[in-house]
Amino acid sequence: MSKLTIRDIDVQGKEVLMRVDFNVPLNDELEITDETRILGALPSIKHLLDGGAKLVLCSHLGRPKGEPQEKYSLRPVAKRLSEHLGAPVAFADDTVGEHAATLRASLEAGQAMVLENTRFDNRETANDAEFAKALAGNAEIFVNDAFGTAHRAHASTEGVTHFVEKSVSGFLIEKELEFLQVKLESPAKPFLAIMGGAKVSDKIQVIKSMMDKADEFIIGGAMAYTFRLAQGYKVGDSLVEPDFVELAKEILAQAEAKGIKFHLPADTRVTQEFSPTAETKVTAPYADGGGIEDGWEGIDIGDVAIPQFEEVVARAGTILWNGPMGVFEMDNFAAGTKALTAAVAKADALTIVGGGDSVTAANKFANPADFSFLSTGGGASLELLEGKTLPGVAALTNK
Ligand SMILES: Nc1ncnc2c1ncn2[C@@H]1O[C@H](COP(=O)(O)OP(=O)(O)OP(=O)(O)O)[C@@H](O)[C@H]1O
Ligand SMILES: O=C(O)[C@H](O)COP(=O)(O)O
Repeated sequence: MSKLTIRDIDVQGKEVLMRVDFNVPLNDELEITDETRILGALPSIKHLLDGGAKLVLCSHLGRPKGEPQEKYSLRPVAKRLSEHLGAPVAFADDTVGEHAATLRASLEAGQAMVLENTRFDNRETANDAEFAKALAGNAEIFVNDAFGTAHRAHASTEGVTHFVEKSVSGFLIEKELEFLQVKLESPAKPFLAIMGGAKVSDKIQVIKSMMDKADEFIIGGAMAYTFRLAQGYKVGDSLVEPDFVELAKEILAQAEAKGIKFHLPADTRVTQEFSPTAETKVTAPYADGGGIEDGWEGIDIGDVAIPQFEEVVARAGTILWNGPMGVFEMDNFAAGTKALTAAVAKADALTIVGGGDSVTAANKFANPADFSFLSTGGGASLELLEGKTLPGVAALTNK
C-alpha cells in the first residue's frame, strides 16, 4: 500500500517532527568519522525548511540504554548539520524536557533544531505511548526519513505516528525503497549477491531468502568459514558460528539443486596474531586439500580467490554487496576488500552497497560516486531483503 510522502504535504508555518538516523560513528574525540547518514537526510531537511517548516529533528545515537552519556550526545551532529545548512541549528539538552519545549516554542518558519538522543530515555525503545505523545508535542506532521532505524518499532519511529495528524516518508526512505525493493524486483542478470562481514547469524537468513532471486553469490569475510566448516574443511581458529553449520549445509545443497553459482573463497589469508603489524600467509586452495591449520585464523580472502571474485563481479548485471571480505580496518588484512571494492566500483552493473562497514569500505577504497547506491541501512536493509515489513514504514499514513 502506498504511503504519503514529503511531496504530499504543505508545511508552511507548521511544526514538523522529523525522525532521522543520525546514528553516526564518532571517534574518542567525539568527531564524526563518517557523515553518510547526515548527508542522506539533507535533501528532506532542506525541502522542509524551504517549505517554511518549523523543523524539530530527533534521532538515536548508539545504544546508551536509557542513560544520558556524553559520548552518545547528538550535539556534534547538530553542529555538523548547521555547517551543512549554513544556518544556526539549535540543540536541546533534553529530548522531551523543558529545554526542548522552550526551543520548540521559539522556532520560526524555516528554522531547524535537534533534540538530544531519544535513547537517553528507556521509554524510546519500549515504544511507550506517553513518551511518544511528548515527542510529538504540538507537531501536526511527522516525517520519517530514518531508513536505518525503520526496522525498529520504537516511540520515535512508530509510537509517535499515533499522536500527529499525518505521518509521511522522506526522500531518503523513498530512495532506499526504490533501490532495495523496486529495482531488485526485476534485476538485470546475472544478479550477484556479495555477502561478507562477521555476523553470520544476521546474514545467513538473508542468503536463504535471496536464493529465489540471485543467480550467483560470493561469500567472503568470516561468513565463509561457517560454509567451509559445513563442507568438512578445517578452519583453524577462525571466527565461525557452529549453530549455523546445518543451515549452511542446507543452503549449499539448495544452491546446487537450483543451479545457483555459490562462490566461496578458493583460499584464505591467515594470521597467528590479530594486529596491524602481524605476519600473514595464504593457505593452499581448499580444493587441493588446503584448509586452515589450528593456531591460525582467517582474516581475508586469499590470492587465488581475489582474481576469481573479480571475474564474477565483472560479468554481473546487478550487484548487491553487504559485508567486507576481510578485516579491512587493518591494512595488512585489507587486500581482498580493497580489490573487491574496486571491482564493484568499476562494474558495468547496478551496484548497491549496504551495511555500515561495507559503506565505509566503499568510501575508503573507491570513489563513492562510482556506485549506483550506498544504503544508509544495516539491519534495516537486511530485513527488507529478507522480505520483512519495516514497522517505521508500515506506520505511515496511507495515501
Ligand atoms: N575473516 C574475518 N574474521 C573476523 N572478522 C572479520 C573477518 N572478515 C571481516 N570481518 C569483520 O567483519 C566486520 C563487518 O561485519 P558486519 O557483519 O558487521 O558487516 P557490516 O557491513 O557492517 O553490516 P551491518 O552494518 O549490517 O553490521 C568488520 O569489522 C570486519 O573486520
Ligand atoms: O545503525 C543502525 O543499524 C541503525 O541506526 C539502528 O541502530 P540499532 O541497531 O542500535 O537499533
